[in-house]
Amino acid sequence: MAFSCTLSHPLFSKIRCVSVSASSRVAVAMSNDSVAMEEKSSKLKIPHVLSVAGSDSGGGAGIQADLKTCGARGVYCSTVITAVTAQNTIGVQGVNLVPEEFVAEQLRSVLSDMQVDVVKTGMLPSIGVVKVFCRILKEYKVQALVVDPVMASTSGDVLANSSILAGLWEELLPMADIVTPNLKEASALLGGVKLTTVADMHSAAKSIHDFGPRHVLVKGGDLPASLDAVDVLFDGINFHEFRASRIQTRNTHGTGCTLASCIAAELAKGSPMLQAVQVAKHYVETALNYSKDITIGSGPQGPFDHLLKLKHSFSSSSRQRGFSPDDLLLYAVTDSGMNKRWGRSIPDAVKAAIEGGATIIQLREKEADTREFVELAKASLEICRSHGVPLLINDRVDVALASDADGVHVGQSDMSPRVVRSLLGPDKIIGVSCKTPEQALQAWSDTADYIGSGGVFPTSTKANNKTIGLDGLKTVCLASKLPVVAIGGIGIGNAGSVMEIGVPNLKGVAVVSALFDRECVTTETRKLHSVLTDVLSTQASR
Ligand SMILES: Nc1ncnc2c1ncn2[C@@H]1O[C@H](COP(=O)(O)OP(=O)(O)OP(=O)(O)O)[C@@H](O)[C@H]1O
Ligand SMILES: Cc1ncc(CO)c(N)n1
Ligand SMILES: [Mg+2]
Repeated sequence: MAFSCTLSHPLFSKIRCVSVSASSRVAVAMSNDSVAMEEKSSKLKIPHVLSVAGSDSGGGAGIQADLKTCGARGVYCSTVITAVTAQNTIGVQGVNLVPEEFVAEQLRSVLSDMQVDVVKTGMLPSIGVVKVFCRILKEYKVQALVVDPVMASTSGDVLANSSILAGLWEELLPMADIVTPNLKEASALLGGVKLTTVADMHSAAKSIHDFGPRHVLVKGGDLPASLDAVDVLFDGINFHEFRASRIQTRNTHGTGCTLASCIAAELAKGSPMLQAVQVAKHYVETALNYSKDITIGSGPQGPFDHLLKLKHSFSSSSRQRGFSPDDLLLYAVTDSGMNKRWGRSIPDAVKAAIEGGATIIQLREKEADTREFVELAKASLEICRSHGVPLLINDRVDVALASDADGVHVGQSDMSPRVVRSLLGPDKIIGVSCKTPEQALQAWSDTADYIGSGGVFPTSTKANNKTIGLDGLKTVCLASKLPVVAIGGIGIGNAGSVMEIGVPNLKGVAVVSALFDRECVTTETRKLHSVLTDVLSTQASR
């Protein structure tokens, strides 16, 4: 017996039904015992999101965005397909609805068998699907429900008819822990009210909250003439604004789906709502920033790469694992003059620092000629690789490329980090020296991985270096979207005071003479390492 349905609503000119005949369906019988055994035997519970959404053939939104986002956030994602769309960077060419009965069957297949923590809805294309979804969800216990009230694609094409609004109001929104309308969707939910300012977003969030969702997040990706990308969250009592710099890019297709599925992923991992939204906002911003130069499709609205940052941290060409901000804890910067004075080679100095607990090494050789610098880098890299410690080269991108070092650290007058990124690729580590908040934001925009900020205290290691002090360091850290390592005149006596300025993204200290202008590098490094780890454990116990 074949299912088929016709939709007369004029909005559905492109929408056709997909027919699912009983014979074409392959019944997959799985004995409950084997499933039960499988679940009992496995101890590891992975956070689980069920995405109930439409398929986006272009791969940038809908189900595809949800799967990639959950993957990027380390969460398992199962799927219920509500529609299959033919769409690309130009728009939506066609939509085939999955019959309500088959949406119900997919829902039961997943919810009856798997421990779903959070359900996220995207495209629910008809009032019938909304009703089926609400009825079945009530039969199962999940932690949270995230509703992204998809009504139109970024290209403006309709993905759900206006009758769905009634379904949202009456049935779905009262069940939602959070609903995430964009400006058009918020306006539609409120009968077409104009929303053009942040203040309008506040009142819209409050009005939509009256329909019953516990939280409302009105997304401002399309806020006209706004320098920032602002979202407004209302929890029934307080408003919270989430601001990100507006990334100048055509690659914003699927940002809303991604934000909602990232919120669902963070909730599934146990985060409270406010933190989940914060993490999701940062994830979208980071993914957009990393993707702004990619080109997929010829239309006005391109997709972005949800996994670019992830690829960067699981590179095969350099170290076993990618960069982690924790690598910045004890950052040893070599100095050939000092090491010559103490009669040790650079590789010896590198080995001694690593044995003392250095977590990252930077070769800073202003005098060495290129051939010598490449040889030093290769010898040092062998030592670093054997200990799993990243090796960065100061300024010299050519030496980093020739030696396959793990990355480069550049100053404000060196090659732009964005050009360095284009030469080294997404797998390598790029650090930038920054004295001001503006420089810190620019470094993030240029896809750097961390910033070095200082000089914190006066230092003889670097001539004419303006010191910024602990206050200046704190100002830069608070503005930075990247992890920070402090540098300049830091040693055993003041490293504790640096780490205790109380900013979470200050991840460590970079030192030169405190290690290398001393008789025993390993001993000095050990002493500094214990100062730093004592500070970290005290902070962790607070
Ligand atoms: N150019 C941009 N730069 C930074 N953040 C952006 C940009 N565009 C959108 N965002 C952010 O992306 C998230 C999604 O908002 P948006 O208004 O794009 O949702 P949407 O229209 O539902 O997206 P889509 O329908 O394409 O999935 C919000 O956090 C928003 O602030
Ligand atoms: C299938 C699907 N869901 C959601 C969106 C929102 O952009 C889209 N474009 N396509
Ligand atoms: Mg959307």
